[in-house]
Amino acid sequence: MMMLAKLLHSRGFHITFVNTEYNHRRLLKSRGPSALDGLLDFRFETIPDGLPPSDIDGTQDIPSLCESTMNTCLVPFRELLAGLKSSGDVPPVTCIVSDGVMSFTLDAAAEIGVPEVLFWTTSACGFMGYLHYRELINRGITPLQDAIMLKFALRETEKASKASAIILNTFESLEGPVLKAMDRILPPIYHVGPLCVLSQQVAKSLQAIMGSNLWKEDTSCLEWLERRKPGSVVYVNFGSITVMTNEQLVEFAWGLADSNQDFLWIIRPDLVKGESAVLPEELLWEIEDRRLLASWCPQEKVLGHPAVGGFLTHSGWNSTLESISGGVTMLCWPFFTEQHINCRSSCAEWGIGMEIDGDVRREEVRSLIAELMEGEKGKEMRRRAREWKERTVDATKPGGTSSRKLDELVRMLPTPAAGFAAS
Ligand SMILES: O=c1ccn([C@@H]2O[C@H](COP(=O)(O)OP(=O)(O)O[C@H]3O[C@H](CO)[C@@H](O)[C@H](O)[C@H]3O)[C@@H](O)[C@H]2O)c(=O)[nH]1
Repeated sequence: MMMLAKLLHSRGFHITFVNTEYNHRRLLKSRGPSALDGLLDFRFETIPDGLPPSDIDGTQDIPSLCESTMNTCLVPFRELLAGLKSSGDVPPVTCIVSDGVMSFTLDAAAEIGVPEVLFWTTSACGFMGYLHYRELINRGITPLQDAIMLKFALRETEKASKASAIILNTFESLEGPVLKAMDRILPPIYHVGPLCVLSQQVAKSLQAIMGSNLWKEDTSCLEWLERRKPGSVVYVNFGSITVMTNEQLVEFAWGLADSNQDFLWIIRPDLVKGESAVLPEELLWEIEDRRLLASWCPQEKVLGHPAVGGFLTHSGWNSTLESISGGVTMLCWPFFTEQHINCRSSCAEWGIGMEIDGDVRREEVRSLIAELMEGEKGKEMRRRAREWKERTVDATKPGGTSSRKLDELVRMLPTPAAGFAAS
């Protein structure tokens, strides 16, 4: 969302970026107290998420957060818009660009009479999956294990048809058939991905400020990578929400240790469910020279580093796209949401991934890493990954499919001269 906001800013829009109070505090903690001072024409505002106050430095409980934003956020968002209107020191709001899972903003946009564009940050195929939940229920094949999330996904996706347009972080040659199928059932789709590549069009000075890492980045891993041979390091990161048991963590650790490859492993403070991650002492000794452990890193830079030869990932969409953009092959261990779909696409459609069983075992981790880094299949996957990387460049260069879509989006939005986008 931050990358998209910066792209719109560089096309002349005044931006008001709306965070939840909780995330705003965490951004200030991880990036420093002046990190969100913004610019005169790129400002930050906050609304409460409706959950009880907490100063825990970790990801909130997702079902509780979804229910809370769905039921409580419209009122403070409406008040925020009214406050902006009366403040007089910002241009009038001419468009709302909102996260797809914040569909309460559609009601606010309708009330003040401006268009709203929804940005679904999932893969196109994952979003298409959500759009079919109703059909699964109708056919009686939904197990209904988590009624809150099912209700949430249904409501948010069904409201998507009320938006003026939908933005997706994908590109035509990657997900063409799904995008085509969506054209028939949804408002106009603007596929402007990978945003991590397209946003390189933004001025370097703006790229460098106002980041969105919720934990403090440890940049020493880049120096560590500098001392490693090209393509020799396995990079391990499960994104910002995935949790696992300590037994699973230990299986991954022994699998990595037994693979004899160097590895960089990001272990978030809240990665292990309800406890701290504990790795056996003897294992830590065994791998001492070959590993770097950290709690958060500048992932895009890591995936762009020549030393990285493979990525063990949870198949979150941003991680998948960043891996594709870096030309890096993947071992996929999907956890929830549309990650299973992304994993399937990486493995079966794009030929750049291999899946690890949900019930992870050290032997499988070891043998898949060996195949990925040294086997024939790994070699073929690297060839495909190089091709996909080139396609990300094609899509985002001037005249490329994603660049053209961004141009069209900017033309469709109310004029930048008086424009103002809130996300
Ligand atoms: O040490 C780290 C770890 C992650 N990241 C960044 O954090 C983002 C993680 O995003 P993603 O890979 O999409 O994972 P999640 O945070 O788990 O994403 C959630 O949201 C995605 C859509 O936006 C969905 O695809 C996922 O299923 C859902 O879990 C990426 O941009 C990473 O570069 C870092 O910068 N440093």
